Amino acid sequence: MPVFRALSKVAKQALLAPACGCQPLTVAIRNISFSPRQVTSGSDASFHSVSFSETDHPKVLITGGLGQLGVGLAKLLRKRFGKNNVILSDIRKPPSNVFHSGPFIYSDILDYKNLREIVVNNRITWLVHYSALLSAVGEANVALARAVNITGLHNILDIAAEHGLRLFVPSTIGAFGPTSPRNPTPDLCVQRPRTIYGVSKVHAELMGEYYHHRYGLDFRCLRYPGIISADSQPGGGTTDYAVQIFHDAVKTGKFECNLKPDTRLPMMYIDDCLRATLEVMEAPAESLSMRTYNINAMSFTPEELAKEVQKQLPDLQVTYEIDSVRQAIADSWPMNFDDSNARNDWCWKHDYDLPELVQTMLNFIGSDSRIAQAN
Ligand SMILES: NC(=O)C1=CN([C@@H]2O[C@H](COP(=O)(O)OP(=O)(O)OC[C@H]3O[C@@H](n4cnc5c(N)ncnc54)[C@H](O)[C@@H]3O)[C@@H](O)[C@H]2O)C=CC1
Ligand SMILES: CC(=O)[C@H](N)C(=O)O
Repeated sequence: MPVFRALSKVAKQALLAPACGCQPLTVAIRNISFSPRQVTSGSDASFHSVSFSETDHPKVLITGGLGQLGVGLAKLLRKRFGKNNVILSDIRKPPSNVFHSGPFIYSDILDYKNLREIVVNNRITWLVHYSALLSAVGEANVALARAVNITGLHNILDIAAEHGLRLFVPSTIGAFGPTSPRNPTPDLCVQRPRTIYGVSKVHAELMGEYYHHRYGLDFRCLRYPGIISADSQPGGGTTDYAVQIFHDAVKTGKFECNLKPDTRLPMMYIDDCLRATLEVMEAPAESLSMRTYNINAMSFTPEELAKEVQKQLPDLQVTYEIDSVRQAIADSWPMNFDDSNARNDWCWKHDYDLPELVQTMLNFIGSDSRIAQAN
C-alpha cells in the first residue's frame, strides 16, 4: 500500500517537525522523502537527494526570466555563482544579447514533465519562480492568469519539494486588498485582494508556507512593491506608469499618467529588489522567523514623482487620463509597506530613495537615448 506508507511518513514527519518555520537547510532537504504529486499518483518513489551544501555554488533556474526582472537577476546571480550556474528560462524567444549572455532554455511552467527534466538534467538546486501574469493583464485574461499563476505554481511547488530545491516565489503589494490596513500594511493582516493576480499571490504565499511546514520545503517569498527599471519593460501592471514616465520624459517631454495624481503606492528601484532577493535566498534558515516578508524602499504618488523628475527636466508636461481598471486596483493596494520584520530578521536595507531613483533612471535612459541618436 504505497500511498498509505507515504502518508504515515508524512504523519511522522509532521509530529517531529517544530511548529516554527525556521528549520536549517540540511534538515529541510533531508526530511522530504516524496513529493505530494507522487503520493497522489500512488507511487512510493524516494526523494531524489541533492548534494548541495552551503559552501557549493547553487545551480539556479529562473522561470519567466525574460520579463522585467529575470534578466537583471540572472546577471546578478551569474556574477556571484558563475555564468553557467544560472539558467534563464521562458516561453518567449530571447533577444540575442540575452541568448549570448549565458544559458537559456525553453520552459513552460504548465508542462510538468518538461520542468522536471530541466531540473534533473541540470542538477538544479535553487528555483526562482518569476513566471506570472501581472495585475492589469491578469484582469484582461483571468483564465490564463489562473492557469499560469495557480496551476503553474502547483507544478513548481511539487518539483521543488520532490527535488529538495530552495524555492523563491515573489509575492506583491497586490496580495493585499481594500480591507487590509493600507498605511502602513504589516506582514500579517487581512488579505482579501480583488484581482486574480492578488488572489493567486495569496495562494502562492499560503501554499509555499504549507509545503514548508508540511514537507520541509525551503520556501522563501518576498512581497515586492512596484519595481522600477530602466533597461527592461514592465509586463502589464498597475505600477507601470512609474517606469513609463522616465522614457516619455526623455523622449517626448510629455507624459500621460493613467493613475490619479494622489495615488500613493510603495515602490523600489530594481537593484534593491534583486539584491533583496539574493539576500533572502542566502539568509541562514535560522534567521527567518517567517517565510513571506514585505520589503519596501519608498512610497510616492504620480504627482510627487513628476515633481522630482521636473527638478531635472523642468519642461516635462504631465497630464492625467485615468484608466479605471488600474485606478480601482491601485486604490485597493497598500499606500505604505511595513517591512520591519525583513529589516530585523535578515538586515534588509534599501539603497535608493526617490531622488537617487530619479537621478539613476534619467542618467540611464538619457545616455541610452543619446547613444541611439548618435547611431
Ligand atoms: N515587476 C514588478 O513590479 C513586480 C513583480 N512581481 C513579481 O515578480 C515576478 C517577475 O515579475 P516581472 O518580471 O515584472 O513579470 P513580467 O510580466 O515582466 O514577466 C513574466 C514572464 O513570465 C513569462 N511566462 C508567462 N507564461 C509563462 C509560462 N506558461 N511558462 C513560463 N513562463 C511564462 C512571460 O513570458 C514573461 O516573460 C512575477 O511573479 C511578479 O508577480 C511582484 C511585485 C512587483
Ligand atoms: C506591484 C506589482 O505586483 C506589479 N508591478 C503590478 O503592478 O501588477
